[in-house]
Amino acid sequence: MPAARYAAAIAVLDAIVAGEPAERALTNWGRSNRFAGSGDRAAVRDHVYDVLRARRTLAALGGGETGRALVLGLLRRDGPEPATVFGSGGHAPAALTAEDATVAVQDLTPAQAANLPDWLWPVWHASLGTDALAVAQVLQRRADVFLRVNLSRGTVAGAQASLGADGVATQPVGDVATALRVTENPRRVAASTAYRDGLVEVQDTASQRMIAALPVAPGDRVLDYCAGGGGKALALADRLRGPVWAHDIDPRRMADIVPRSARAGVDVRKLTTAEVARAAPFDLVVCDAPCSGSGTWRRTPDAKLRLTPDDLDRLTITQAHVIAAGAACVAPGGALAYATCSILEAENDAVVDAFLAGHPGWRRDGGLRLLPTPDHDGFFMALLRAP
Ligand SMILES: C[S@@+](CC[C@H](N)C(=O)[O-])C[C@H]1O[C@@H](n2cnc3c(N)ncnc32)[C@H](O)[C@@H]1O
Repeated sequence: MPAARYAAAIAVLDAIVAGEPAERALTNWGRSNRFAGSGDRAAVRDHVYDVLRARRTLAALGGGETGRALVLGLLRRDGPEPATVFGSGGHAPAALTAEDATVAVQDLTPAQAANLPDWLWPVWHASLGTDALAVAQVLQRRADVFLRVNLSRGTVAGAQASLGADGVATQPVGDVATALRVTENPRRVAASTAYRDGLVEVQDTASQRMIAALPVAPGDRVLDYCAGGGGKALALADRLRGPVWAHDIDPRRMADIVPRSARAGVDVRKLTTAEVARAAPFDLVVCDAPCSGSGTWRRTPDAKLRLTPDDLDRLTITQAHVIAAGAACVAPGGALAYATCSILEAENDAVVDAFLAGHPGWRRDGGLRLLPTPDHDGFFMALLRAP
């Protein structure tokens, strides 16, 4: 019954507000409500995450930071009419009272409506101008799961058939040749044969578009300077059909690269920081810099509420370091791709412009700029050409 699902979401949200991690609160609820069917569990989970993605906005709309106020805010934003849920009998939440605030969408401050901390709204607005509120609202909505088909292992049609046999329905994404959108059972991907055999990886279409836009030709020497878990390095190695070198300042983050590339049948070779200097120069260096992740905040709902001005300052200092260190590894006439999954000016154009101002002879040679939409996360990439 729909109203009972909202009541369950209120109980789970109360636990989260009290400090419990979201997944644990949902598991505990599931354990103490063993009668709940899979439809109920999925609906409660969706309500909880719908709230967490817009927590500040919904707290303002519902009049507080309790599970009840947050769900009231959710209903005020998305419907159905709160009075049809609260006090509707059975296991429904208790009826609305005079104490329940009557806040309307138009009463919110811009930062509340955007679900951003107060300090971030002016920074956000300066970066996004007239799109600022609409983009912030896109980030309050659920994001689809996208897969990258690893063409070193098979075809898009083959991947769809294999996933389908495991109950995972997918659709190709028009203009991204390697991408599939998961339309049913995303939680079954990790156990699927296609995933276990390296035929698909979970990767947003923004990253896949970036890989497709890189200027590489067979035989090029390519370095992923901030390789992390290797998402981009694996995709690049698949596109190149040749080796890609991977480096990260924190080698522990690359722990999975070797098993992942073996599974995918691609050639990714790890380098330590000392080894990078000896292996340089490269025709292309990719710097997928650490960033606020502001283009992906649909997937990490509380990150935007935790980000501080000091965090942003520290990130831009690291970004300036990373772009310069990556550039030092580029061969004469070669390319540097500076990328972030942020849509904040300070982490993107400002970093690139400062680099160009301090490195005569380098020039900008295109790139990619994506605002988040239902089809992809937000993303930024600047291609720079070495003298
Ligand atoms: C956005 S993540 C990389 C994600 C990865 N490219 C992928 O597609 O899965 C950024 C990475 O940069 C690394 N990093 C931070 N500072 C660095 C530095 N000064 N030099 C190299 N890597 C750095 C971090 O450890 C982190 O793994």
